[in-house]
Amino acid sequence: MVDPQTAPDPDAGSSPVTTRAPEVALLLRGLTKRFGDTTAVDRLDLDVPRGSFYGLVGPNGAGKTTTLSMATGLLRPDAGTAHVLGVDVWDDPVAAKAQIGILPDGLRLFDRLTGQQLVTYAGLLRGMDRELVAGRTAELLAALGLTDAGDKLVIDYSAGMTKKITLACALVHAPRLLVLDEPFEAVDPVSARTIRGILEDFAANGGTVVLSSHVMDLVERICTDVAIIAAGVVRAAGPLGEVRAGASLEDRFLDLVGGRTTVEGLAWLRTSSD
Ligand SMILES: Nc1ncnc2c1ncn2[C@@H]1O[C@H](COP(=O)(O)OP(=O)(O)OP(=O)(O)O)[C@@H](O)[C@H]1O
Repeated sequence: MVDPQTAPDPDAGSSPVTTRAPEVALLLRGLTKRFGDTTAVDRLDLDVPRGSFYGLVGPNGAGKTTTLSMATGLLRPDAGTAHVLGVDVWDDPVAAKAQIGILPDGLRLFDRLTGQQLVTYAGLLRGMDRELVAGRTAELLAALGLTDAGDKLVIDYSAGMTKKITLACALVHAPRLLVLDEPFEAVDPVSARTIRGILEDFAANGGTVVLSSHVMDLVERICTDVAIIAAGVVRAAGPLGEVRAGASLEDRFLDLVGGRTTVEGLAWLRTSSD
């Protein structure tokens, strides 16, 4: 691992960072991505403190998935940099990816494998010892309530089970940074509580969690820090209390994003008009 204390500062050419980097698990500077005429992410800056539980919220199409994909080496930015624990994700993807566990949104899985085989494959791909992988796979399946489904093909899993097995794949190599796109989507309340427990324990022990979610209540309950993103730009970011500024996160979100609309029309939907 590159020592974050001497990691290059993307803002300062080749001079070493002496103050900021050590406490930052994920450092994004000027990240930009265009798809044709659409600027999905626009010179985005973000500092995710080490040990934080960081929530990324924003309306549909705000650029959350695109940002997380660029931050984790899945999508090459048009401009800007991403550093994970001081390692430049795009200059040294192998070292950076060794630190990261990713739960991507909508990425194809090798779903003709069983759940147990899929997690094993993820561990072996990370260069882990077969015996260690076997032990951790069994523990992860048990923790996520998937032991009985371990021999079932992933293609036959429900959406929630698929989410959980993908999370197991993200955890098996004991990463230092977890980047999770909508980790609680389609997950039942019991499993959500289990996942939350695993993630809180991870963060309490020095790991860092970055997650995107549309569920404001959940972000408010579990995240220490939050960034509100709209149209590819960070509108507010920092400790949850500071971003909320005395209001609920949902109200702050609606104020910043400008999403309050009055529903007019659709009179044909009102059954009382029959
Ligand atoms: N592969 C792609 N090709 C073209 N446009 C894309 C592509 N991926 C994303 N976009 C566009 O980039 C913008 C940001 O999309 P992105 O998926 O990052 O948003 P999001 O915040 O994750 O949205 P959601 O909350 O709905 O998942 C959108 O306008 C989207 O249409």
